Amino acid sequence: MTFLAIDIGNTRLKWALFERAQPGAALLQQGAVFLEHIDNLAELEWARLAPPTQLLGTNVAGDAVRRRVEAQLECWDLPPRWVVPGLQVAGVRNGYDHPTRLGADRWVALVGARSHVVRRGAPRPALVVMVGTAVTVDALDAEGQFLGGLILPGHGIMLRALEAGTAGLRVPTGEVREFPTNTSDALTSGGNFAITGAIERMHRHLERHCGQPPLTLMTGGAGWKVSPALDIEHELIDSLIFDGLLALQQASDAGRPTV
Ligand SMILES: Nc1ncnc2c1ncn2[C@@H]1O[C@H](COP(=O)(O)OP(=O)(O)O)[C@@H](O)[C@H]1O
Ligand SMILES: CC(C)(COP(=O)(O)O)[C@@H](O)C(=O)NCCC(=O)O
Ligand SMILES: [K+]
Repeated sequence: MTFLAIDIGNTRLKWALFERAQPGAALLQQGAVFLEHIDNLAELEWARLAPPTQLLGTNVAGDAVRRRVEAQLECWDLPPRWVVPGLQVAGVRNGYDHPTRLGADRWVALVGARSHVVRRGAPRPALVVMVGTAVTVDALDAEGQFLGGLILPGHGIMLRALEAGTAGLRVPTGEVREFPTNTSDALTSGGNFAITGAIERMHRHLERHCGQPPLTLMTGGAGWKVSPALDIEHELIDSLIFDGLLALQQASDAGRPTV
């Protein structure tokens, strides 16, 4: 009963094969490919996998990308299932004005974060930070209510926007410094502090709202770049979306509809 979890972002597709669809299940294999290369998945990365028996994915990269991935999945007799954010699932309630318009990756990461909170004992709020193509900072209260969150450009998008919009900013990546004294360091530090500043701000909002500091969990391909500069106690959990997909699949197997 293996379970294939797929997370399609705007830059890369990440996948992980688990022994079963249960939080904490053994990870058998995983991989990540840039979207340019997804048309070779069946031929390359997935060619060596034993056919999975269950599949659940998130996609925020649009319908054309989804169809390309579905074409690759035809190598197995496995109908694709994609998460659509709903009103409530696996202990999380969706506070978005239009619940289905919330990014599926954000919804699933919230479910993953909630499962971490619950597993650790006393209920507490959670701040869920994803550093991918874009950065999202989402607030979950101690009861599992999604209060809302921020979307901001990721570091690459910030730099490209500055390059495109100015005459004099075409410089290689620099270092993060408190008082940058050259253009490269100024750009790198500006982007980094824009992101960490937003996280710290949202952390403050959530602590004030709930009267308790949140468990702060960070994930995403560029999380390791942001983590060292974040002055808040937090944990990097690369698998947060997969943890959410495992919890959702388990809920679905138990007869609680999720997609
Ligand atoms: N191997 C890598 N080395 C350095 N940075 C990476 C690597 N992979 C991803 N990144 C960074 O992570 C970002 C993409 O992360 P990812 O979580 O895959 O995004 P998305 O979910 O939006 O596709 C890239 O913009 C890049 O900054
Ligand atoms: C905010 C996002 C672009 C993040 O995408 P990513 O960085 O993971 O590629 C994605 O979650 C999305 O398209 N969301 C839909 C809009 C929303 O959440 O309000
Ligand atoms: K993502």
